[in-house]
Amino acid sequence: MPGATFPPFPHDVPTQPLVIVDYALVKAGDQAEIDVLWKAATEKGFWYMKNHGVEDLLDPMFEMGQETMDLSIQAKMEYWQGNSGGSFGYKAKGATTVDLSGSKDNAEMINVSKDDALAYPRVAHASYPSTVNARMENTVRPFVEACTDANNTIMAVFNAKLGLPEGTLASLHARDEPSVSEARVIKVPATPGSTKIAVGAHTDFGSLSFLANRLGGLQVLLPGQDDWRYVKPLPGHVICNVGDALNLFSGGILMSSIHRVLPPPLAQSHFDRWSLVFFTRPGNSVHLKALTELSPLIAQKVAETPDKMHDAGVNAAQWFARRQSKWRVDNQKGLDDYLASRGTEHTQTVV
Ligand SMILES: O=C(O)CCC(=O)C(=O)O
Ligand SMILES: [Fe+2]
Repeated sequence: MPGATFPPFPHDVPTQPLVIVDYALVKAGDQAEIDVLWKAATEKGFWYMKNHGVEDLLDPMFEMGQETMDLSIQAKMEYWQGNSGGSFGYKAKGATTVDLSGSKDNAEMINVSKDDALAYPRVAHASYPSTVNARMENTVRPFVEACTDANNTIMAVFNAKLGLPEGTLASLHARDEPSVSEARVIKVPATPGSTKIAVGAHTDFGSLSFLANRLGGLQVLLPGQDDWRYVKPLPGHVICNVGDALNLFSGGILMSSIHRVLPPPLAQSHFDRWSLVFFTRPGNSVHLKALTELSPLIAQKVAETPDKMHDAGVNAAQWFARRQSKWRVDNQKGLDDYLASRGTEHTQTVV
């Protein structure tokens, strides 16, 4: 699959344009580019990014994912994530629901903890299939390091724009504090002509997501929109989005937007869909609430939006485990469980 050629993304499906942020310029402190990033993060919560420094690590990560998915189901299930809120390891198709009527997902995935990748061969949280271990030091760890750098650079920009004391967001995402930050490879097997949802509508749980797509299928429902639109994959670019933790820390200034995955559109639906994500999430012990005491801007936003939830009442680890466990078919008893799994934003529309 790496290096494979696919039919082009079709012209005649509803597509959401997103701005392209030049990461190299952001990193160099270019104010105009920082303003482009800030506008995207606060208005849409999604943007493309180029010159991100992870280009050479994407194919090896996809290869790791393919080698892993090619293992037998028994070999993969030895590393099953379980139903109790854990996320590291393997998830088979059909373990989660994608809609209120209980339809099941069509996405197989392997998640590798950032802490495990950095600590390897020491085990911080979990062990992984041989196909992951074989590439842990030469592929997974460099990928995790590069994505962490990129996400930390973006968070430093947000920190300044939010008027937070220097280093605040960095300290909430400290490298050495255990977290549920992770790398993920997803396979959605080809289902020619199908438009059945493969990954249900959700907002991301963590702070920042860094996503590489080759085929279409990702759809967004941005604020103020009432129709789902595809995000067209652009060669050489990644797609970045804000998650619920940054939405909460910022009192809602940073936008965590709803998205889902459908099979790739039209001619692309004849191919397996592979995607690759790195999720930066806060340290496990970090309390998830608006940082009102640290920023007048955040305090003002919170005062203006009293109906919004500004304190999750739990730390990042508890928040994540609750959301993750409610995704599971086995844990969904009704509407409340379904909604609790989906996200902080616009929950009334995530059905
Ligand atoms: O596969 C994709 O394009 C998106 C996956 C996603 O939204 C997720 O894993 O949270
Ligand atoms: Fe997501």
